[in-house]
Amino acid sequence: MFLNNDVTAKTAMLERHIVQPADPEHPTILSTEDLHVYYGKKEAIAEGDLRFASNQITALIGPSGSGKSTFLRSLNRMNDRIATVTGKIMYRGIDINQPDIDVYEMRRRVGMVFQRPNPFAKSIYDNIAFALRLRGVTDKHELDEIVETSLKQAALWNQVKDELNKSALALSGGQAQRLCIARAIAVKPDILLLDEPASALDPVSTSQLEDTLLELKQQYSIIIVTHNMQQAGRISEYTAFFNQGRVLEYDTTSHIFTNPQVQITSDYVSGNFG
Ligand SMILES: Nc1ncnc2c1ncn2[C@@H]1O[C@H](COP(=O)(O)OP(=O)(O)OP(=O)(O)O)[C@@H](O)[C@H]1O
Repeated sequence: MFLNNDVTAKTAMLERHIVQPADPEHPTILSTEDLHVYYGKKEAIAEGDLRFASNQITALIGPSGSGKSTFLRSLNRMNDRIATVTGKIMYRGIDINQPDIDVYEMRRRVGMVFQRPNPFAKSIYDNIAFALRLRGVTDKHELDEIVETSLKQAALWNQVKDELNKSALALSGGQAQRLCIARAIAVKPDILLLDEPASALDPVSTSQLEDTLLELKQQYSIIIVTHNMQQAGRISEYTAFFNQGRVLEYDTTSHIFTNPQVQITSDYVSGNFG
């Protein structure tokens, strides 16, 4: 069983400990309920109950070690082998934290881009075509089309269209990260999880990446971990502030930045933390 396409379906059941957002124009596409993550006996995430809005960008912020990456990686079961994750992760009405979920298919829908660009040692074209071929797409015309569309969506097409056979390892950091985004979107996900995707990039590449994400949210729901407060402010509609494995505050980004309810959030976003 996997999955229905009604974004609003069954979200009504998630009444307990609901944290932002509740925006009828951007219904919840993903939510966590009573989520706990343990590394051995150590609890890294406690009671992470969040809703994520469709076609919006949600930033996860907080000090180092507060659990942002652990939380993010749990959302598409990247922690399965290294941690114990309990609680529900509801995606379009299905708890994807259940053992019988097809994790491979789920990760197609809930894609991830990592901190360091990690293109395969293959051509630019094959970086994208690889996963498609694995999924049975073998028609050259169809592959060409998806490669082009994905690179266009990731704002990389114009720079690489004449050198698709060149090794992806020759790309700059910013280009390589956008190739990783193209690779993630080629398999038509719903949700993109990004773990500090700009931390290895220079300001120009960072700005281009941010523009790309703002374009992509028309089609995808985006959750991004960032240490860069200006970046969270520039691109996200919602921000969740993590501290010591808990979500202390979750609200619209403008609210978190201009009128935080918790002192520690205020200290963090104004750079006075610690
Ligand atoms: N693989 C692991 N094994 C054991 N403990 C881990 C592992 N990964 C993370 N932790 C611990 O879990 C806690 C949360 O770490 P996590 O990386 O999720 O925080 P973070 O907020 O993303 O930090 P940063 O901003 O530095 O990336 C930390 O105490 C960290 O040491």
